[in-house]
Amino acid sequence: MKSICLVGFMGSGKTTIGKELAKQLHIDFYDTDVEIEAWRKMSIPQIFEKEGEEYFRQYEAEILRKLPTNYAIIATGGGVVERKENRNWIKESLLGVYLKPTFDIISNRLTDDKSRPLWNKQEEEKRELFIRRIPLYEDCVKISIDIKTESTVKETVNTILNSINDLK
Ligand SMILES: Nc1ncnc2c1ncn2[C@@H]1O[C@H](COP(=O)(O)OP(=O)(O)OP(=O)(O)O)[C@@H](O)[C@H]1O
Ligand SMILES: O=C(O)C1=C[C@@H](O)[C@@H](O)[C@H](O)C1
Ligand SMILES: [Mg+2]
Repeated sequence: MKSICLVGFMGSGKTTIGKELAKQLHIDFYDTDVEIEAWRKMSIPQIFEKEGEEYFRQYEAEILRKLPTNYAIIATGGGVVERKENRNWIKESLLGVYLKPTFDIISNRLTDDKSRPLWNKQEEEKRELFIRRIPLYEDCVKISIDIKTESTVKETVNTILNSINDLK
């Protein structure tokens, strides 16, 4: 089984859903954001502030390649798709799954969140980023899951598992 790689905008639920998926499938869970923070011994806001986004993107690309390509769940950072090399890696070596809530669902989830530097921006800029990234996420996945306001974690996990079964 290829590792399942969850992609989607900040707050789409990759970390939350990924942990639950891994629990149900009894396989390991990895989160690129967590791996980067442990490796660099800095929080993401510190990396953005001290070193800048380009360095963060380099760490992200390196980490992604080191994670297991089989029998694992990988939650990525929302911007992993910014690099074409990462999109190609997800397409070729992993099973990409896109979690796709609307911008308004995300806004409701991430009110006052300070742990995501790119969410700490004006509304217009965040909406633009959300729209610009849609085709990038779509480019690297086999499965897209529409997330509704009322979608529970359990329901979303089941939808993902059913969609994977349908691929076979
Ligand atoms: N039904 C739901 N499914 C997933 N997450 C939810 C749901 N309802 C609320 N949340 C909340 O949304 C917030 C963002 O979720 P999470 O951190 O999993 O997103 P993410 O996609 O990993 O974001 P990032 O790209 O920044 O790492 C969390 O506080 C989580 O508890
Ligand atoms: O959408 C993004 O570019 C980001 C999302 C987060 O998961 C982190 O990877 C970081 O805050 C950048
Ligand atoms: Mg996350």
